[in-house]
Amino acid sequence: MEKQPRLLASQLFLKNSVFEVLLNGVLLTWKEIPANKKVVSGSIHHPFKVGTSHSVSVSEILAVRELDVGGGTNDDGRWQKMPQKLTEAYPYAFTVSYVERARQHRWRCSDVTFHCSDGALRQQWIQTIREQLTALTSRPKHLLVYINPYGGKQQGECIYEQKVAPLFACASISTDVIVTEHANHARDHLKTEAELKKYDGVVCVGGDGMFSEIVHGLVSRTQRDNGVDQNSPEEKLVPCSLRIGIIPAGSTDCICYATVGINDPVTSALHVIVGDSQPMDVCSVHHNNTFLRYSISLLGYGFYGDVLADSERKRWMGPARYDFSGFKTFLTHHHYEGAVSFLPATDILGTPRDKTRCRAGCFICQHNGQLYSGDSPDESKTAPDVSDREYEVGWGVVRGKFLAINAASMSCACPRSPMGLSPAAHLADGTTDLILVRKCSRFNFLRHLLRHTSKDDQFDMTFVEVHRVRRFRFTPRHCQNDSELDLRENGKQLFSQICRDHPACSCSPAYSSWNCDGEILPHAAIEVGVHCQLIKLFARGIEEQPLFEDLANPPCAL
Ligand SMILES: Nc1ncnc2c1ncn2[C@@H]1O[C@H](COP(=O)(O)OP(=O)(O)OP(=O)(O)O)[C@@H](O)[C@H]1O
Ligand SMILES: CCCCCCCCCCCCC/C=C/[C@@H](O)[C@H](CO)NC(=O)CCCCC
Ligand SMILES: [Ca+2]
Repeated sequence: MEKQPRLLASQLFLKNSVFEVLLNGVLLTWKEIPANKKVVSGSIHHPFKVGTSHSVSVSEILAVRELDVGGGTNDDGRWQKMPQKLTEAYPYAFTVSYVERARQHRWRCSDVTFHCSDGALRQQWIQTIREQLTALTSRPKHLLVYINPYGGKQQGECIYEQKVAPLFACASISTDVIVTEHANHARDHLKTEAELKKYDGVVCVGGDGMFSEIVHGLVSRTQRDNGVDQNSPEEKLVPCSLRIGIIPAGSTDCICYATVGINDPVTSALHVIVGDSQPMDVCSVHHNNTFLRYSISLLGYGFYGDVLADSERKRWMGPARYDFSGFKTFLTHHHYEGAVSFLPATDILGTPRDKTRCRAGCFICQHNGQLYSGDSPDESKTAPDVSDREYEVGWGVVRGKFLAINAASMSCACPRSPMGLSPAAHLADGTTDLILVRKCSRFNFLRHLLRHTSKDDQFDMTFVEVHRVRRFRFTPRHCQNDSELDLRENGKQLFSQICRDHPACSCSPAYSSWNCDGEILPHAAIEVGVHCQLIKLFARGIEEQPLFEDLANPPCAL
């Protein structure tokens, strides 16, 4: 039989007032007792003064600790200044650390200290709160942490030591920390060496590229342990059991931003501590039956591929490299020819033009997740060869000249674009939004780009179309033979050939490259499938904002 949570109610002192403090297994509530009703005296109160009430969900309590009133410090060694009168009359105190919501989805750690005159009563409170915290089985106890010291503004180690490690310590989470020494260090360690059984989760300190390393390490390890061949595009992949936490310290931080609502290290650390869980879709990318990479946020050919290719040469600029290369790529205005075939997700809830957004506890993700969790991403239909099976049942084909071909498996919201590339995309619905931007004037393309920074609909333009799909395939026009096409070699050769043939023309190169979550793919011809809810993050999705933000955690009038 399940143990009933213990109910505890006492009158305790807090900041010179008496509070009725209640713990019921779900909530910890403290409510000021109006002075005329107090059974204990100690402070001056107007009898009709309105008291305040606070509630904290037990699931959002980080820790409780004894406060050594006499010594003036708590067991963290932090100095506590208390009124002498209170110290003398109520020498037994304990501090509860809990999550408090601040502006723009930020979470902060707050402390509240209660005082009482009885040591046994204090022990009872501490013990009961600890029991209730121990009963929260989704909380991690032991974490493996990878820090990229070179991500973003190169602040990874400092952010972890100063902002995150103290919070993990406060919540009694133990960690094994690895500061990476080279690119793919974390991926390869996870793939082959890490003793994963020891941990309840993996945390990365860095940007989207670092997160991608963790995903590749964990997904590959899970497939290998389960005998699944990643090279087969039709294979159903086995979901990873360990959750991943992201402490943002990168340049774009779009995964963190779109799953938490802000790129803030303290907020992310608190989501890890409370043991949140957010499933996420992962796209597998193949070329000619060979596995290339996984993508969680953006797969972009044309504009975003070119921005990335250019910006990689300017890493020394830090996050500003994307603005510089973005502007330069916009001016070059290259378009690329090819054919996109795709399998629309027809049986699901939601469309890319919806006004509703994927938020914490998203019903659409739950519904579509159940629909897709049992079957393989291909739905037993293989991708048609666009050259001769154009009208394959269920598949659509679009040919033409494109400025950009983007697949957003989630909104891709980030500080640059708070609504994202596809504002109505879902984190865990088993689909990706395929956005095709056809060749148009620079002016129109600029209008389209600018709409990513406002609430205007970037898809409401004649040269843009968007499809919610389960699979897609891209074949560049100049690709004679998919298996032969290697961008690094053939693409460059072909481009230089075209430009030699037409020296005065401002023609576009034959190939762009795919930007796969910030990594360049070596092939232009790719096949993509969405794997519904393959991984889980220590996050809960973006919480709905309260109507009036200032009242996010209001003191209720009694
Ligand atoms: N010790 C290291 N030395 C060099 N490169 C590293 C090291 N550790 C990780 N990396 C690589 O650095 C790349 C960039 O890291 P990261 O994603 O953390 O920052 P970013 O690129 O600035 O941010 P974003 O990906 O959000 O744009 C990653 O692809 C990762 O593989
Ligand atoms: C003239 C004003 C134009 C404003 C246009 C703003 C549009 C911004 C959309 C941003 C979409 C970001 C998608 C995220 C991609 C990440 O997986 C990847 C790795 O971090 N970042 C980039 O490729 C970095 C890509 C940076 C692109 C600018
Ligand atoms: Ca999705």
